[in-house]
Amino acid sequence: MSNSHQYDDPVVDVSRTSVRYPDGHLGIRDISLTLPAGSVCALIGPNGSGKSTLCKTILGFTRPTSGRVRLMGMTVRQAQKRNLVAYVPQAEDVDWQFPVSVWDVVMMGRQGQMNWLRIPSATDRRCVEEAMARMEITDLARRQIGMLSGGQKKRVFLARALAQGSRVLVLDEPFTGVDAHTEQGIMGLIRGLRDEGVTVLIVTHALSNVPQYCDHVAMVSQQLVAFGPVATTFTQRHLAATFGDVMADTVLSGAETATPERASAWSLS
Ligand SMILES: Nc1ncnc2c1ncn2[C@@H]1O[C@H](COP(=O)(O)OP(=O)(O)OP(=O)(O)O)[C@@H](O)[C@H]1O
Repeated sequence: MSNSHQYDDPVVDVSRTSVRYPDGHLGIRDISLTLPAGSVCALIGPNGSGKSTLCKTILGFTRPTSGRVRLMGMTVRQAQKRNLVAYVPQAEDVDWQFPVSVWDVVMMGRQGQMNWLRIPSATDRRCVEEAMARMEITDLARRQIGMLSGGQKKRVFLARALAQGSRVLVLDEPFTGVDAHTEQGIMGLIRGLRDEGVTVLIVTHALSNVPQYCDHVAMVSQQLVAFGPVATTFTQRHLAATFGDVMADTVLSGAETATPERASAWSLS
């Protein structure tokens, strides 16, 4: 992802945003948060608490009923047109029967930059090759995506996001179903992107790892329960308000008992 310029204002600026679905279900209510350049934020909350809805609103897939989202000072639509936002979906949100190769999927990340003929330039091909090399999937280039393992599929979509060169990256459950090597690879990638100034938002149920790999945490239960730096926000009180007392105690004891090896693997510093 490009590191061509610094941006001091919030990169992601969600202001008093609510989403109510056409059938009347409430997705999120009155959420405000801002994320700076070069940061990693975990988005956590119980099932049905509005995490996906908030992500989809930031990505422009869902329109807010009220409030607004700005990305680098632009509307979501403007940011999309400039290819500023990339998304790595959950595996179940993807049609794996679609007959495309790994190379084709990663090249999709370049579509916003291509000319109107949609013929990849030398730069497009180089970006795709670099992204595939970084995610260690070069040897899979000609394979159909439906024939890959779960961890390989994750790497392909991360490579697509890398090839896109966006300033904002939204990852939906990136650590589900991956082995330790892939997990470390994903964390290394996120660290690298953060250091390049990319803003990363991670939806995760892997709560006990949050202190090791995130700078900020947003806790949701339709509304925003808490948001801020992990050190001051990932607390028993806020976890209990989001998940209940028992869950909060379990999560914090899990976080405290993380092994040194594991902690260093996840450390962002
Ligand atoms: N397309 C939709 N139409 C109607 N209601 C929806 C739709 N998508 C989500 N909802 C509702 O909005 C609320 C928030 O759902 P959302 O998927 O954002 O939660 P989540 O935190 O991502 O959940 P999970 O952890 O289970 O993935 C839920 O009550 C859900 O039933």
